[in-house]
Amino acid sequence: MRYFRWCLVCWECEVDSVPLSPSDVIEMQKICTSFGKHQVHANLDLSVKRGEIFALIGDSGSGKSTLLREMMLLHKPDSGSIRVLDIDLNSATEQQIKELHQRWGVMFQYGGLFGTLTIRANVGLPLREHTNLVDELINQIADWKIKISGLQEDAALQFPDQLSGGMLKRASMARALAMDPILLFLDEPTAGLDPSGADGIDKLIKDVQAMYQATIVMVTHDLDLLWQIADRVAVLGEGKVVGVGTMLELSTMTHPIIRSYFDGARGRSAQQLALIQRQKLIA
Ligand SMILES: Nc1ncnc2c1ncn2[C@@H]1O[C@H](COP(=O)(O)OP(=O)(O)OP(=O)(O)O)[C@@H](O)[C@H]1O
Repeated sequence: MRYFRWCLVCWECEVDSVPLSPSDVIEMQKICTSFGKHQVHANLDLSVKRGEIFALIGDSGSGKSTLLREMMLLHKPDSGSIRVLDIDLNSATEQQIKELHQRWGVMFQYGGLFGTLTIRANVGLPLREHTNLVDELINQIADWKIKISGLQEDAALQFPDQLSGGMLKRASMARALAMDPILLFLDEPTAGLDPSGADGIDKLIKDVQAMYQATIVMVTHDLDLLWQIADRVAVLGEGKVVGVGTMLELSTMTHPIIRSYFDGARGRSAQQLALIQRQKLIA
């Protein structure tokens, strides 16, 4: 199956034609990861379907960030196979790795922006690295990405240390969108934000998913975010995925690690809020 996209700058030129499997964008099989004697993943299997917002949750130290890093070629597991966008990461050629970096975008937990560059220059970096576009066009694209990420125009000329936490997340999203990704990795997108800032990021992720029809994989501890926007959630524990499904499906599962997300006070109030919001939508 081939997947065609159109350039979001001019809407005329075809920028990509990517072979994709009909459903799975990421497939991980029998992943084993250890740091010294400490085994983090023990024969872990996981798959992410095309177009879904997929979340990884689990206790601190359960290996969520490491798994995300493995999907992004930032860490190699000890064994197991990983396919991303139909490319086997174990045997990927340099050219395939380059193509993967052009097709995915990453929003790092702490923004990952260069402090000495303006937001516009930070957002333009992937375009400078992966395309031959002239500076003027790169700046125009960067300004457009900054705008659709919900920042004011003047943020383009500011430096990262001049932005609030929520604005930094948006700037990081703008950079992740620079190359019109079909796959987005988000590491703790709402961490450190107050409730209204977190709400804005929820909406931004949903809007981006709708606009780009992208597959989104995120690591989060934010229960409200999970209820609001995740299509499916995988719970990591004991080195494996102990449960996967919608939040509603997970809420009926009995594994103690899964229960800990629903039985505590925070879990119950996030679930109640989600149900109230759903009822309002139906009414
Ligand atoms: N580079 C490393 N060297 C040694 N140990 C590491 C390294 N990276 C991760 N670990 C260990 O692997 C385990 C899993 O780490 P990881 O960051 O993936 O967990 P996590 O589920 O994302 O945790 P958190 O929710 O606290 O961010 C932890 O025990 C961590 O200390």
